[in-house]
Amino acid sequence: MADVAGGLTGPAVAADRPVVRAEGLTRRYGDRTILDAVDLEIAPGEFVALIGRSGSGKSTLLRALARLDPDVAGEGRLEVPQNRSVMFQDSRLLPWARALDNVVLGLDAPGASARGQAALADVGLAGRERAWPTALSGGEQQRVALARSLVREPALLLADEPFGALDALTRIRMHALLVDLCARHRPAVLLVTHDVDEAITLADRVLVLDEGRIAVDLQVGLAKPRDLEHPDFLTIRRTLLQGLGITKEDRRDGAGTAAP
Ligand SMILES: Nc1ncnc2c1ncn2[C@@H]1O[C@H](COP(=O)(O)OP(=O)(O)OP(=O)(O)O)[C@@H](O)[C@H]1O
Repeated sequence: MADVAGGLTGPAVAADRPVVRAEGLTRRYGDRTILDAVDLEIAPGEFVALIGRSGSGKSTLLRALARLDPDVAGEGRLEVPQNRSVMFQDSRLLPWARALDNVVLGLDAPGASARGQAALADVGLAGRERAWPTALSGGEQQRVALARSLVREPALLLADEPFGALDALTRIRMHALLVDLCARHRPAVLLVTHDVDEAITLADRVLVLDEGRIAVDLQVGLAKPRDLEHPDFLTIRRTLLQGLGITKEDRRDGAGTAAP
């Protein structure tokens, strides 16, 4: 967020220590093993996208990292920062609170209101502080949710399909906004997405979850903003689609670049 009201600082984490360190994370539902001893490290400021087939356990892993799932084995060895934010596809705003109040609710910090205003300005909603959620479009509501996530200057942002319900144009705008905000605030990010192109557009590193394990761990290494037509982009896309088990025939059948 912009430097206001005494200045906002970046996330307080040591630069050389991983922000996330998971070792042997395991989650079973009955006799089904959804996460099978997953190891994962995320560095400060690193943007990681997590893709995988439907039902592969992406949300399960995200919930485990958010410490929202008490039944995960290996949680004792899980290190995640206290200062983390979670954002979902349907990040409902509180209907009885105006936009600014939604952003700063629970934010117990000096200058909270000014920080909230700056956060709303950052997501392009200056002047909409007093709007009720019902008066905001779906994209605007997600922008308020993004402001709410980032106003706390989290060391870690966990986002589960945050753009899944948005139309294509709004999605592209949100991508640009997120890239810009992450470059400025440098939270580590774990983004769950179905969309391979979204993953490559946004992330420094893309993981493919398959059979309870991280089957592919790929550094993207392309300058931002990324060009979807660039040959290196296409090579990475091909590798990831292979990792997802999507064949050329599947794509001809209309599977596109979204994971099935
Ligand atoms: N509470 C639950 N009880 C039983 N099974 C569950 C429960 N929650 C999730 N699962 C199962 O765990 C598996 C992984 O679910 P999860 O939501 O993590 O997948 P996902 O990769 O995020 O899927 P999608 O991309 O479709 O959202 C699924 O097969 C799901 O049915």
